[in-house]
Amino acid sequence: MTGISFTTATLAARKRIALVAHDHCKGFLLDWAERHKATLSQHELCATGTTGLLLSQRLGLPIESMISGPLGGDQQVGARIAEQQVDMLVFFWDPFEPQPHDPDIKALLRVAAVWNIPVACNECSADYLLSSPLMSQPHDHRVPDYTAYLKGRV
Ligand SMILES: O=C(CO)COP(=O)(O)O
Repeated sequence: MTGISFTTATLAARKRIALVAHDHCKGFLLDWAERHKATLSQHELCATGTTGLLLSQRLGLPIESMISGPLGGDQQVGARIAEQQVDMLVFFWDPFEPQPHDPDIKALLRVAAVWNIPVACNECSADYLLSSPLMSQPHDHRVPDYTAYLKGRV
């Protein structure tokens, strides 16, 4: 990690959670979200286009929907993460199917690692994540120090 220094930021008690699922995994995400509806309702939710529409129909909770994933939605979620506007990613990506927007998916997962946000890529991890006591309290985490990064660039 040459050239990158880090600082601390705080994830608020009310998390901004992005929810994303590939087509064959949407059923799993919808069932998971319904099981965790009470917890999810305490947080701010956003999703890629189709996932968001299906989730809002199933849960009846407010969900901000981006564009559909293959049309740029993954990139929109990634941009929110880079802007520190999304605190957590639940992304049930399909390990059995190639996706036309694979570079976007990789970019989304990369930026989530860069900004050190909690990520769950399957149902079991998502269960663990939502049952964490950190879900309902502020949590300090390590993030890139962008000010120091820029200073080092000029
Ligand atoms: O393709 C996706 C994530 O890579 C999800 O997009 P949709 O929610 O629009 O299906």
